[in-house]
Amino acid sequence: MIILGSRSPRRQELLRLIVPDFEVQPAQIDERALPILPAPEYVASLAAEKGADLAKRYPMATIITADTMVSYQHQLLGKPANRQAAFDTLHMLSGQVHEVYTGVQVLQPKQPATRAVVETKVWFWPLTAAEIEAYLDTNEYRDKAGSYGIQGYGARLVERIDGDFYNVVGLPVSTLARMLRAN
Ligand SMILES: Cc1cn([C@H]2C[C@H](O)[C@@H](COP(=O)(O)OP(=O)(O)OP(=O)(O)O)O2)c(=O)[nH]c1=O
Repeated sequence: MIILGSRSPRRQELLRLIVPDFEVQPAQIDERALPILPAPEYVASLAAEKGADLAKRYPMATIITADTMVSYQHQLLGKPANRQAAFDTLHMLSGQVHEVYTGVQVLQPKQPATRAVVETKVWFWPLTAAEIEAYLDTNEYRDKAGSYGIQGYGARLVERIDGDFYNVVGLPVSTLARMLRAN
């Protein structure tokens, strides 16, 4: 049995591209309990924490977990607390390049975990305040690391990327496919 330890509908959709059959069981962890770490280490340890929580409940399963963070000049940008925080984040990212990191882990019974952290660089167009407000009106910023979704209306904020598009959405599909193949 394969379990995706995520409540994110985007991760469920992306995993379906490479795994035909799996169950969804969100992990229950307190993200605030984690120490402040650089983004790559942070997403790796979050993916590990989520996996460890599920392994306690499903010791016989293959467990896939992930976490996504946006990093701008070494500042970690998670989900915005409210619209104002989302505005401030998008204003800061306007005309700049930032990094999106997703940590992904595969845990199998009686085997060491395999883990990867994948980086995608994202260049934003210079955005006017009116453009940012118009984007916030879509409500898409809610529940998204970095306050945008590249797969939706957020596509218009992005000039270009370097790396895996799916990694920005929340799951580095091609890296994960290789991890599963190696297992
Ligand atoms: C930057 C960006 C983030 N995101 C999303 C992906 C993640 O779902 C979310 C980051 O939050 P996460 O904490 O990684 O994941 P989650 O809380 O949604 O789900 P779970 O912890 O149960 O696995 O931001 C997009 O959908 N598009 C984007 O362009």
